[in-house]
Amino acid sequence: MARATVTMEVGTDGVAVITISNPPVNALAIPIIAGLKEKFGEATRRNDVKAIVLTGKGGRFSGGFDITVFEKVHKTGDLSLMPDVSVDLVVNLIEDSKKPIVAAVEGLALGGGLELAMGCHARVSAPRAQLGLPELSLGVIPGFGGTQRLPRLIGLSKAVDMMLSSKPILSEEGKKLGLIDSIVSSEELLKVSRLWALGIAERRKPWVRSLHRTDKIGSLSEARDTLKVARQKAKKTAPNLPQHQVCLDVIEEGIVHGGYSGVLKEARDFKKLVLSDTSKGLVHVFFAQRATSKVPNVTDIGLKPRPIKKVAVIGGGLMGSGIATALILSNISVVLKEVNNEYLLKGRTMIEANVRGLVTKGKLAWDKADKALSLLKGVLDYTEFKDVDMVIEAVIENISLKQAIFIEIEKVCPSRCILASNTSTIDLRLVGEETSSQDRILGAHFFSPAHVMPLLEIVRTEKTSPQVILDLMTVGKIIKKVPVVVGNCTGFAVNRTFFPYSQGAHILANLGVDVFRIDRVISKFGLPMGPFQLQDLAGYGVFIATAKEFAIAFPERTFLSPLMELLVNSGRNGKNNGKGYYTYEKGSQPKPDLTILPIVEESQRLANIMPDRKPIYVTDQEIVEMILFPVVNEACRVLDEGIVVRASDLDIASVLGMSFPSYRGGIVYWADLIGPMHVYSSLKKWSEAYGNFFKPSRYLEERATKGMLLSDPSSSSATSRARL
Ligand SMILES: C[C@H](O)CC(=O)SCCNC(=O)CCNC(=O)[C@H](O)C(C)(C)COP(=O)(O)OP(=O)(O)OC[C@H]1O[C@@H](n2cnc3c(N)ncnc32)[C@H](O)[C@@H]1OP(=O)(O)O
Repeated sequence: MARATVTMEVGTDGVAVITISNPPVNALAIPIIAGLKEKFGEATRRNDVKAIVLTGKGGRFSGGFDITVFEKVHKTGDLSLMPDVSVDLVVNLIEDSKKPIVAAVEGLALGGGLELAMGCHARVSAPRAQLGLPELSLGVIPGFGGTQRLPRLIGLSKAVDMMLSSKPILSEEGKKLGLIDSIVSSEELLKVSRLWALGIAERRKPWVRSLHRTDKIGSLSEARDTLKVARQKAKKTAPNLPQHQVCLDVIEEGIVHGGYSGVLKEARDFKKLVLSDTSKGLVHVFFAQRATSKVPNVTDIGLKPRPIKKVAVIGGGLMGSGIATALILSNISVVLKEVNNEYLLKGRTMIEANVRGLVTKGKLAWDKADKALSLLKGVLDYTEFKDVDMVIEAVIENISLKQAIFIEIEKVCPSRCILASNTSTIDLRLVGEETSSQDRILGAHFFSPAHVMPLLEIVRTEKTSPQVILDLMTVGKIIKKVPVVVGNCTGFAVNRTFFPYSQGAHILANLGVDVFRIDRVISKFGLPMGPFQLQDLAGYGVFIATAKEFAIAFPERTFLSPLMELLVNSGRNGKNNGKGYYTYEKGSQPKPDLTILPIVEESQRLANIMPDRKPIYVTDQEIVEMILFPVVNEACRVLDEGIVVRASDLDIASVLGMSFPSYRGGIVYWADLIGPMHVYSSLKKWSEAYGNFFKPSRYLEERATKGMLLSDPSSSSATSRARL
C-alpha cells in the first residue's frame, strides 16, 4: 500500500508547494494531518519561502478527513483519536499564517479537503473539480470550519443547501458563487497558483481570510429567516437525523457571535455527533457499499471485465423498459424484443416516458435524452441477437416460458454472450436447466423502477463463471447501480430477507393492531412507507404470487393471511385501481380508507389468532420489533446459508433495495446495535405466544447465546460484542 505522505518543495520563485499524497483520494489520514502541520510550520519559519501553494497528488485535491478514523472511534468510543485540525491547522497555521496560501484544486475537494482549501487565502481550480461538504451524509457536520467559511464565501442560502443536501458542485459553479477564484487548465494549475500566491504576497491580489468575511451573509434577521426555513424543511425531510438541526445551530452561532465562536461550537458539536448511532450507521453504510465490489474468487483472481456494448432486453414491460432505460442512459445500445408490435410500442413508450421524465425533472439534458433514445432498437425476432454481448430476459414469472427463451437465446447469441434473467423468484438452475450454457447464466435482479432504484442483485449459481459475474458487476457500475453478488435461493437475498416484513404486518393486523397505526409507526421508524401502503403500491397480485412462492419454500414459517384475498374480493387492488387500504386521488396524498375496517375484522375472525379473541396490546416499539425482528431472523438464515458474501452486503441490499433507513446502518447492523440477545429473546417469547412464524433461527440462537454479533465472521468470539 502506498504510504500517506506530505511533501514540500520550495522553488526558486520562493513558493513552497505542499502536496498531500494518500492514494486513491488523498484522504486526510492522521499522518497526513501531522505532515501538514509540520510542513506549514516549516514553510512559515523558512526565510526563503514567500508564499505557499497547497495541492494534492494524482489529480485529486482531497476526499476529506479519513473516514476510517470515524470507524475506529465508533469501535472504541475513544474520541481522542480525532486530531485537532480546525483551530491548530486551519485557523492558526493556514488562515492566520503570515504567508499567503493558495489551494490548487483538481479532481475533488470534499469535506475536510474543501475545508482546508477554504482556509487558504485563494483557490485556483482545474475545470470540473467536485467541491462539496458531504459530512451530513456521514452523520456528522463539517468539522474543519466548513460550517463557518462556506456561508461566508458563497452566501448563507446556497451554503445551507450544499451542506444539508451533501451534494457537490462543480468548480465552474464554484467560480460563479465565489468559492473558486479562478479556473485554469490542469496543466497550468500549479503555475497559476504559484503566481497567485506571489501576487497576494506582493499585495497585487487580495489577501482574504474567509472566516473574517461578513459581506455575503446579509443582515442578522435575513440570516435567521433563512435558517428558520431550513430548520422547518429539515424537520420534514430528515426527522430522524440530528446532524441537520445541529449544523444549522452551529451556522447560527457563527453569524450571531462571529466566525471563531462558530468554529469552536462546530468542534464541540462535531465530537458529540461522531459518537451518535446515526453516524455509526451511515459510516457503516459507506464502507459496506464499497465492500460489495470485493467478491472473493471473482474480483481477486486477476480477471479483466470484458466490454459490454450491446445488450438485448427481452420483454418491454415495467421491468424490461426500466432496465433498457438504465442501459441507454449509460451509452449502451439496447435491442428490445417483444412478441408483437403492440407490446413493443408500449415498451418503447414507457422508455421514452422514463427518459423524458428525467429531462422534466432537470436531471438530464435534452440532447443527452435524444442520444440515449437513439441507442434503442425495437425488434420482434432474434436476428439482432447475433452480436449482442449480453441478454437480460425480463418476461413474466413463468418457468416454462423462461426455459423456452433460454433454449432459444443459447442458439442465436454468440457463445461469449452473457445470459441473464431478471427473475425475482424463480430458481436460476431451472431457468437454464435445458441448456448447456449454465456457466454463463445468472440473475440480474433489478428493483422497480429499474432506471431509478440503485440496487442490482447479481444472482449466481454454483455453475456461473467468475468472468460472467465480473462482467455483470462492471455493467452494473457503468449504469450507476450498486451490484451485490448473492447466491441462488427462493427470493434471493433481498426478497427472501424481507418476505417476513409484510407477513409480520399481517400477523399484527390479524392480532387486532390497527393497520394505519402500523404504517405510521413504521414510517416514523424511517422506512418511506408502511407495509400496507407498500402493498397498495406494489399491487396485490405481486403480494399474493410471492406469498404462494414462499409458502411452498418455507411452509413452516409462512402466515396465510385471509386479508389480501378479502380485499381483492371486495374489488380493491391498491394504487392500481385507486382503492386499497388507502384511497388514491390524483394530486393528493393517500388517505386511510376506513371502509376497509369491516374487511379487516372479517380477516381477524377467519384467521382466529387473537388470544381469547381479544385484540392484543402493543407499544409502538413492539410494532417495529414484531415486524422487523422476523426480517432479522430471515437475514440470519441467509447468512447461515452463505447466500451473501458478508453480513454488510445484506445491510447495503436492505438500504438500497428495500429503503431500510441508511442511518440505521442496514438490517443486520441495526440488529447488532440493538443486541442479538434482545432480538432472540423477543422472537422466542412471540413464537411461544403466536406460533412458528417468530421462531428464532439456529444461527440467531447460537449467536445470541454465545454473545456474538450477527455480523461476526463464523470464527469470531464473544469478545467482539464490544465493537458496537
Ligand atoms: C472533519 C471533516 O469535516 C469530516 C470529513 O471530511 S468526512 C469525509 C468527507 N468526505 C466524504 O464524505 C467523501 C467520501 N468519499 C467519496 O464520496 C468517494 O469515495 C469519492 C467521491 C471521494 C471517490 O469516489 P470513487 O472514485 O468512486 O472511489 P471510491 O470507491 O468511493 O473510493 C476509493 C477508495 O477510497 C476510500 N475513500 C474514499 N474517501 C475516503 C475518505 N474520506 N476516507 C477514507 N477512505 C476514503 C474508499 O473507501 C475506497 O476504498 P477501497 O478501495 O478500499 O474500497
